[in-house]
Amino acid sequence: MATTMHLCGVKTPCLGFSRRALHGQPLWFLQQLNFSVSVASVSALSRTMKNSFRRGILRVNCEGGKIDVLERSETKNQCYDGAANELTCVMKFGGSSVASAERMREVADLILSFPEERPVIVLSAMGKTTNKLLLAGEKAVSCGISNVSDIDELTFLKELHLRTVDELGVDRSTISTHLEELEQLLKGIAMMKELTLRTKDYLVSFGECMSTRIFAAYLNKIGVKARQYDAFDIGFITTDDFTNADILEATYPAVAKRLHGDWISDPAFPIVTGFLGKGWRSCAVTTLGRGGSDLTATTIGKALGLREIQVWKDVDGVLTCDPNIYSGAEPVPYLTFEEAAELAYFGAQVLHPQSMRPAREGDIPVRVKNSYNPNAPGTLITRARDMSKVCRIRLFRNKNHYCLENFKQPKLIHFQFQAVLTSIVLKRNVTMLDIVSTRMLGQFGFLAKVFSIFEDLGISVDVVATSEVSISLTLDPSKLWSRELIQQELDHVVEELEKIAVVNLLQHRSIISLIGNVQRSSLILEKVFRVLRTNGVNVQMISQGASKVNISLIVNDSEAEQCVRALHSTFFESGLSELVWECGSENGSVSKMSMEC
Ligand SMILES: Nc1ncnc2c1ncn2[C@@H]1O[C@H](COP(=O)(O)OP(=O)(O)O)[C@@H](O)[C@H]1O
Ligand SMILES: N[C@@H](CC(=O)OP(=O)(O)O)C(=O)O
Repeated sequence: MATTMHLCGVKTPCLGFSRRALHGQPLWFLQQLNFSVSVASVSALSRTMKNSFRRGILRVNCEGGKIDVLERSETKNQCYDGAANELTCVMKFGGSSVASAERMREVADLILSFPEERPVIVLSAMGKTTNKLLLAGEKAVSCGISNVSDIDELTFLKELHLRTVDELGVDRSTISTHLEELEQLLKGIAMMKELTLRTKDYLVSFGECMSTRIFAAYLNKIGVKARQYDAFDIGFITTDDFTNADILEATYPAVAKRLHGDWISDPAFPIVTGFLGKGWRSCAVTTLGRGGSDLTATTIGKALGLREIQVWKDVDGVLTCDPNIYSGAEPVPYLTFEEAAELAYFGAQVLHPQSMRPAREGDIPVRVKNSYNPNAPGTLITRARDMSKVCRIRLFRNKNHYCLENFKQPKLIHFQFQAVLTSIVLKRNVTMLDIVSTRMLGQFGFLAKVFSIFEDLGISVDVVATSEVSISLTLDPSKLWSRELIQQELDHVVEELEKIAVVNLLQHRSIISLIGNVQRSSLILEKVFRVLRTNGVNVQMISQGASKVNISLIVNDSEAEQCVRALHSTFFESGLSELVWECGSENGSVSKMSMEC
């Protein structure tokens, strides 16, 4: 009978599984199971399923026209039980989402397309404004005061912001003071002939200060009540580490008090500058590191205990790898906070490395969405990714076949797709140190001595592999040191280490991080080494962190992109995943099986 969904794959390995498997999509699984159904009906099946997914029910049309309803179970939206008129979520829009007047209009429409939400809106600077401001600052250092007005980047930024206010029909006075002050600041830099980290932060703050003012004015113009906030004025208290400041605990109650208080007394959508804070000692403007608006968003989410934090990007969510390395990268539907944090820390530009911390502490789901393609489901980041909830199907057993029809013994089967990997991340230009003790085996305290040197020099280490007498580790100079100091700092580190060890400094290395189910590390490593050997690449160091979601490999910079593409093809395009299923009668014994496929 054609309606039967034969689960022949239960006994025999299935071939040619689609990459959707990796993300635990029931759709994929049923397509695979349904291989006894014709190709035409498989695609009809997928369309029906896709639409049904949105409604929370999975209806399967099989060849014979019979319809079965499968129970769909996925991460449920948590129910917001705050007061009916309280702020509900954070919506953060990055530079690409607010790059022009047209994009700002689209973002406004997007926000208004969620009438049930009362969002706090966090904005980055328009487009590439931050880069342009930094470049303008560097030029100002050497161009002389009289030439500041002619700096190309300043002209560009003035035109961009004035054109945007004009096109949106808001008053130029919204930003004219900021544009004047920006030019004054650049003249000051030209006069001083120096650009300190503190001044850099003040300089780039103009980007967010202007984008939020323009957007708030536009919302008010179209009749949506909005109020602009500079983060440094509403309680974002940070360390004084200019260009890379950390948010201090005092921020949470202060921000909650201000935003909540204003909302209760006079409701208006808060439009908050991303990326910025106020140093607790200096009281000067600080920034949270490049891409820091994500962290602003999650901090607000935690401070107000909101239902969800949405970060709207220019890609369909977190992807299986950097789309600039491989354009076929696919969205990852679910991640845990831990996986997302590793991924961000190890170089995925899509999220700020620290941004998961407040969300994890507040247990607030983060949704990464595409402002250019709002209908794409995006990536949902939560505390746990319960793969067993992916697909639960009531099936009936007929000898060795399972089917949707009632033959004899009912069985409830839980299918889990234990995705082997969720994504591959590349961090370039890292420095590696091979440190070998000059003492004999059996000497204790070697590791402690090495790490105390790093502690004394205030240098943090990324990836480590050790034996009793040797350590290999990587450093990330771009994050830790100002550019001018790199070589000097490195020489100093080596000099200190050479007092106790033989040191080999290796530069231009890349860390390839494999984020996913590290419990399957044997399977992952078997595949990885096969791929790398085929590509003639030697791994120089390997490390599996305690987080259990990351395996890191060190290779030469020059080979890294080729490796990522080859690994992506193996893990995501040939459908490598592990299928685990449990079956048994509803009240009887349960047996568990698994299969690499
Ligand atoms: N694994 C990844 N998933 C998604 N995007 C990635 C990944 N790695 C790098 N990217 C890059 O990150 C960009 C989005 O991050 P970002 O530019 O900071 O967004 P926004 O400015 O909108 O906040 C994407 O356009 C993409 O080029
Ligand atoms: N404008 C800042 C902060 C930021 O978060 O930007 P974006 O969201 O566009 O990555 C930067 O460029 O770093």
